[in-house]
Amino acid sequence: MNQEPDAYGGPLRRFTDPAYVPLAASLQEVRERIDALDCQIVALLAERGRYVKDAARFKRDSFQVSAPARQQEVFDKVRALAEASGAYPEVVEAAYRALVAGFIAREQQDFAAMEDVPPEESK
Ligand SMILES: C=C(O[C@@H]1C=C(C(=O)O)C=C[C@H]1O)C(=O)O
Repeated sequence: MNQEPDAYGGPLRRFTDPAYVPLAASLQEVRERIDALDCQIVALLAERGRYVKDAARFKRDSFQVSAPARQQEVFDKVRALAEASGAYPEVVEAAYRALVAGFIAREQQDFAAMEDVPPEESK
């Protein structure tokens, strides 16, 4: 029978590495820490999204919105950052691949709703 874990119970498993230092006293506390981090992550994603929207102002067409070389640069950069900071690189890269795909879809919509800057103003 499948049953959700008891968030308030004590540990049922332990790591065999003697150097492992537990971070929380209960699953409930773990989840509260995760919820607080999600709050910060979503706020940062909102800020990132505003910059992605602004990027559309500097682009000429749909290929430039997609900018595949820049995408690759971002994936390589976040993977390296993950490795350097102890995050799981494959998780970070997969998350960014999904995030950037979503941001590009929104940027494509924003781009389609924009108008060209007249040549005399785009110096
Ligand atoms: C923000 C840009 O537009 C798009 C979104 C990107 C992103 O979310 O990091 C990267 C490249 C583009 O696909 C950009 O060109 O820099």
